[in-house]
Amino acid sequence: MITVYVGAFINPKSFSKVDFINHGMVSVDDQTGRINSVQQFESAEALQTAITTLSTDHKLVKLSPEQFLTPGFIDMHTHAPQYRNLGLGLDYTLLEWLQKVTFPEERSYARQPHESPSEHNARVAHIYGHMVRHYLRYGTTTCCYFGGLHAEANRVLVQQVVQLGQRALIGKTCMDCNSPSDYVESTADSVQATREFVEYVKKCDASLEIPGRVLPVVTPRFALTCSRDSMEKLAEIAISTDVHIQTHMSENLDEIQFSKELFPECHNYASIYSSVGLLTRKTFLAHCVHLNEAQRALLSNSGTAVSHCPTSNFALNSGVADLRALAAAGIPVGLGSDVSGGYGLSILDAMRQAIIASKTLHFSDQKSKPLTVSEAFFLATRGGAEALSIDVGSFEEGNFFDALLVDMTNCPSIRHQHETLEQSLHRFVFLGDDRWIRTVFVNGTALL
Ligand SMILES: Nc1nc2[nH]cnc2c(=O)[nH]1
Ligand SMILES: [Zn+2]
Repeated sequence: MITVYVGAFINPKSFSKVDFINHGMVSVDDQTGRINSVQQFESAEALQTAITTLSTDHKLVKLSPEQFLTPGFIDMHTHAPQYRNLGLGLDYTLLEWLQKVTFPEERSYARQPHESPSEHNARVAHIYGHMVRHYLRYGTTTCCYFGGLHAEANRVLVQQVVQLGQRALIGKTCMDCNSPSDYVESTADSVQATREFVEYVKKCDASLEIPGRVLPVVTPRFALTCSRDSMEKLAEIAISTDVHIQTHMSENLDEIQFSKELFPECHNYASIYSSVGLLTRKTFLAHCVHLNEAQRALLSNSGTAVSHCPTSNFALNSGVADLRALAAAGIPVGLGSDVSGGYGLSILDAMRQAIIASKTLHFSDQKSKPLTVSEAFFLATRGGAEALSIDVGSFEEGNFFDALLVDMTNCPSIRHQHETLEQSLHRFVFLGDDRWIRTVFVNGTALL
């Protein structure tokens, strides 16, 4: 069966270009979940004529004048076992926050002495099920999750994503040094558990009706909590199994200072990861707030991408990443919520914060141009998809239909009579929340 969506849609084309299509037609093959064709018409009449030529076995979905389609949002960086900590601990800065707030919470995903395996499973499934639904409700159709250290809880996360239909990249977090004695593992365990987790996720994905929706990610936490030996071995796993790599880099000045003490042989943070083989075309690094040109060149030359996490960078006082400098260096960039360094799941909010972050740079350097709404929208959609090399993020033939049906009926302002689609996008980005998102599609299936 082919489903044909008819009406207005917004299609990101590049960092500097978004297409606003008033009279469009997007055909989706329900079997593959992929877009068959994308057409645009000069007028409502021309669109109407095209509709009359469709064969009767097509299912037609006509959008109302208050509705438009956008690609689903892509969250390139978040932490599943920090979900319950949303909004907590944000008077701290990074290293103290990790020790006092974050590691204790992540540790609670171990099976407790009083719990049976099924009780533990049910407890974690309750939290992770809530979290995945919450992300979907806010329009995040693709989410890159850091799990925790505990294998069983990480498998539950995979099961929830499989069941609830989100597209996801999921990693088992690794840390084998400079960590609390009750939240650390041996190098051998980091490596073995990563191998097993990659295999587990690949197996779960292969059994999906449309495989390729749930992908494993090799996930060293960051250079401070991972030995050189472990990072080298994790990089080998990623190469030999052809999977993505995610980690953190250059988020906070104290973190950078500590990385210099741990790896005095390396010129800078990026060269630590480069020297252990962790910078690949499938690597994406969270934050990258404090980078110089040499580090940007290392990322760019290795094809490494960056997840920009402005909400977290403000909340933990980390600083402001120069998004434009990253993009100008040819580094693929997208957005991350970084829960719970970030206090919210919404990628709409991440867009707003990315725009505000760029304005703060502009205040101290007039030559640094603020991000536009269209650029922020690109980062949240096609930018993330390109950074992860996945077939989503825009309405193009062959892409999976991961999309949002936005309905402005609940727009809390008085709309102009002849409001343009571009103006509607601006309102959505600055005023929008979950109430504006009527339907969330992944692989052509309506999940909410
Ligand atoms: N924001 C953030 N930065 C980190 N660096 C290492 N671990 C973390 C984490 O959990 N959150
Ligand atoms: Zn993070």
